[in-house]
Amino acid sequence: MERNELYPVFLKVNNLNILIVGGGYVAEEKLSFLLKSSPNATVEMIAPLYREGTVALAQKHGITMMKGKYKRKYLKKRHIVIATTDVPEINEKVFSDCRKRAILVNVADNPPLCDFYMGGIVTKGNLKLAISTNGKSPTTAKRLRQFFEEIIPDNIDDLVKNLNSFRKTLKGDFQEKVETMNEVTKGLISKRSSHEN
Ligand SMILES: C[C@@]1(CC(=O)O)C2=NC(=C\c3[nH]c(c(CCC(=O)O)c3CC(=O)O)Cc3[nH]c(c(CC(=O)O)c3CCC(=O)O)/C=C3\N/C(=C\2)[C@@H](CCC(=O)O)[C@]3(C)CC(=O)O)/[C@H]1CCC(=O)O
Ligand SMILES: NC(=O)c1ccc[n+]([C@@H]2O[C@H](COP(=O)([O-])OP(=O)(O)OC[C@H]3O[C@@H](n4cnc5c(N)ncnc54)[C@H](O)[C@@H]3O)[C@@H](O)[C@H]2O)c1
Repeated sequence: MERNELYPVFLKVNNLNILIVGGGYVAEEKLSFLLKSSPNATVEMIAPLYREGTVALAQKHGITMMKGKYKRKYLKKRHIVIATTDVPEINEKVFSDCRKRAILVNVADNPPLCDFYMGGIVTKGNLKLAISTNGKSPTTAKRLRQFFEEIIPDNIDDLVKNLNSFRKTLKGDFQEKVETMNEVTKGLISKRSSHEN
């Protein structure tokens, strides 16, 4: 069986500088999922023209929309760039410019030109789940996101917060804490595999 070898990370996007190139439908879709998960993400956009929906969303979240064609200078101080233009050559240029500068780049909907993929994301309080199909089926990622949004109870966050408070009451060294935390939570998992706590 093929295996997804991507490594998921949970980025503090309010500390990072993100640039979206383009301001059309695809830009709006990528921006809306980014902001749904991370409403305080630091994002700037560059495009000659912005569609109405993109403008409304960007304004609501205080996102700067710069007006103009993409130029290399816009990459200055960026950590992450998402290219969404309708001009393949521009998207390819953004990709290669970013590569030269070791900036992480995603050309939306274009797997070969992505250092990372955007995922399906479920957020319940402090809990976050990220879903990827290895770029094979965004529709599956979306359906799974909807499935988990529905079946994971909203009060799962109570469990997270209670265990966080409980851990703070524990005395002892790190190893003793690990053991206690595993002991009190083992009932959550009915069947334990031989190599996992
Ligand atoms: C998860 C999600 C996150 C987000 O967008 O933030 C996301 N795409 C979403 C929706 C979606 N996108 C498209 C459709 C129509 C389906 C169809 O046409 O088949 C739908 C479904 C719908 O809208 O119903 C079009 C599309 N997308 C890609 C291709 C190219 C290809 O498949 O080869 C094409 C065809 C373009 C064309 O034919 O021209 C590629 C990518 N899309 C990814 C992410 C990355 C892989 C993630 C993974 O590993 O699974 C990857 C590789 C790169 C990237 O863009 O990061 C978001 C759902 C969020 C949610 O609902 O929660
Ligand atoms: N709309 C969709 O749902 C969809 C789905 C899959 C793939 N695509 C593909 O994705 C691409 C983008 O689609 P879209 O619907 O967002 O197009 P769009 O026309 O809505 O938006 C294109 C954006 O790119 C900007 N742009 C053009 N040249 C630029 C430049 N030199 N520098 C910066 N920005 C520039 C435009 O100003 C505009 O804001 C297209 O190639 C399309 O075929 C679209």
